[in-house]
Amino acid sequence: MTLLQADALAFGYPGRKIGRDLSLDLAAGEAMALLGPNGGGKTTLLKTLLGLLPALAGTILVEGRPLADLTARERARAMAYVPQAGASAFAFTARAVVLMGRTSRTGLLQAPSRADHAAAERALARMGIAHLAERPVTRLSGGERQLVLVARALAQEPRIVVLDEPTASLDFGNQGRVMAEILRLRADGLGLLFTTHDPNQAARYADRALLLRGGSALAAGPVGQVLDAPALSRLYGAPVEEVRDPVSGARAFLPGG
Ligand SMILES: Nc1ncnc2c1ncn2[C@@H]1O[C@H](COP(=O)(O)OP(=O)(O)OP(=O)(O)O)[C@@H](O)[C@H]1O
Repeated sequence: MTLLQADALAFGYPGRKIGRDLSLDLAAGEAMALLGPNGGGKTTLLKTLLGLLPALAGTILVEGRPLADLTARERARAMAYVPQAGASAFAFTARAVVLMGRTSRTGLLQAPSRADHAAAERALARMGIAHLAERPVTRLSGGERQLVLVARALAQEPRIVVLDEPTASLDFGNQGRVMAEILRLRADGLGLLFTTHDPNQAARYADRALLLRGGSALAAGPVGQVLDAPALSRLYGAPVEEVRDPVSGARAFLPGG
């Protein structure tokens, strides 16, 4: 089942078109990686797909319905967003931030139910941050804040999760924890769309990749077909080397070369 579909999409900011003629679709139980150079338009595209920025042209369907027809609450039930973890201005506790993931189900002025609290606790535990629950997010490290944002998305219980560089500030162990969670959500039938600067992460955890440069798709398709050294060199405008383990056949990409 197609969860998210964009056709002939143009996206950008008032007076500044960043991308054009972009089409993509995301199925239930599928993970798609969005790769591209800095400033290539990845975040702008994600925000447009989420309805946070208006599309400049084209159509976006969420579970077959035009995005523009969905209420804010319907959007929030369908799609969760894990933005890049910046500094937080408000000293909410980690638990309170994760509970905010439930507002599309409870309503802003309603007290969270027992089920909402249980969902928040489950999400904190899944990300291994139950011990941080009472800490203000202003006093967490960038990586810890990132885990809180992933937990907030899990608590939301959406059908689609959109993640902007979900592992950018995470240590090696937590990178594995977040990516394992992504695989679990995919196995649960959710659709996952994430940006990454690491082609190895895309190759390992995504089914399909979209290579975005200058707002246009250079290539899109199954990771085994789309990700190779020539395509990545073209994408980044820099040499990329592909190495292969002679025994296992596993491949890895290295910058430079
Ligand atoms: N609010 C804004 N108004 C106008 N232009 C913007 C705005 N935000 C970003 N841009 C521009 O849009 C272009 C695409 O930016 P975007 O953040 O989507 O790229 P990205 O691929 O996510 O980059 P990175 O990998 O560095 O995070 C850039 O040229 C950027 O300067």
